Amino acid sequence: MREEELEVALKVVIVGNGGVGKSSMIQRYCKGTFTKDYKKTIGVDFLERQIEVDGEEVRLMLWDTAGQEEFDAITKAYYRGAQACVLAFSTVDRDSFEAAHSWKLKVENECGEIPTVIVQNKIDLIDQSVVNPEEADLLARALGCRLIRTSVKEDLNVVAVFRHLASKCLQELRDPPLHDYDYFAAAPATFASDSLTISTFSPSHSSKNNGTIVLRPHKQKKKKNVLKNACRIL
Ligand SMILES: Nc1nc2c(ncn2[C@@H]2O[C@H](COP(=O)(O)OP(=O)(O)OP(=O)(O)O)[C@@H](O)[C@H]2O)c(=O)[nH]1
Repeated sequence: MREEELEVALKVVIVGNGGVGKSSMIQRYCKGTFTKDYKKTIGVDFLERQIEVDGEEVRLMLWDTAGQEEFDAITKAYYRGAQACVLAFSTVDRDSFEAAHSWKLKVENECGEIPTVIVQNKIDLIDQSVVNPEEADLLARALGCRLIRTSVKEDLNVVAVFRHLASKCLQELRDPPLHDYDYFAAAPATFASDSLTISTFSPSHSSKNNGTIVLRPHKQKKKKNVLKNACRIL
């Protein structure tokens, strides 16, 4: 089989408190739509989108999980096999910000350390913000993740979230990371560079910056077996 016939498929879970905009983000990214109505997710939902990253076709399977605690038992079963994670909180919901650590742990318990982006959503409501920019930066640093500020409503930086994760996963597939212990000991600079913040206010990461994403009709291709133990639950 030729290299160009291979396709990478990545399972991505979206976690965070209820109402922070997880479903909206996936709908925006996969369907290009946004609705003001709030319909809480029951259990899990699933959408996918195919993109091109670093010359590679990548199929992102996006698992939208319920943020309400009552669904915890159901949703965590769906974390298994995920290769990347979006951890979202809302600019106008302090509890959602404070819950970020525990969401990170819940995912880690099922998946181990996987590439994760912290998303501060609803940045369009910045004038009503209950989270200081410095606090958000500190959180990202503490969790060792990149922070991306988004507005799903205004379609700001949503593309950057998934592009960053896909790129990070591809990089890890090509060049698997060292064990955590070695990672800290050998390459602290690498770790620090991943904690960079992509801000809505940065002109180089605006929503106009999505020209390189290519949507393609589904083709029958043999998938690279990069899913490890992903999607067995399907
Ligand atoms: N102003 C603003 N509202 C947003 C944004 N993103 C989502 N919303 C709104 O926030 C509400 C909750 O969005 P959802 O996407 O349903 O939230 P969720 O995190 O999936 O919630 P659960 O399903 O309960 O986990 C909806 O009314 C959305 O329209 C945003 O960027 N800005």
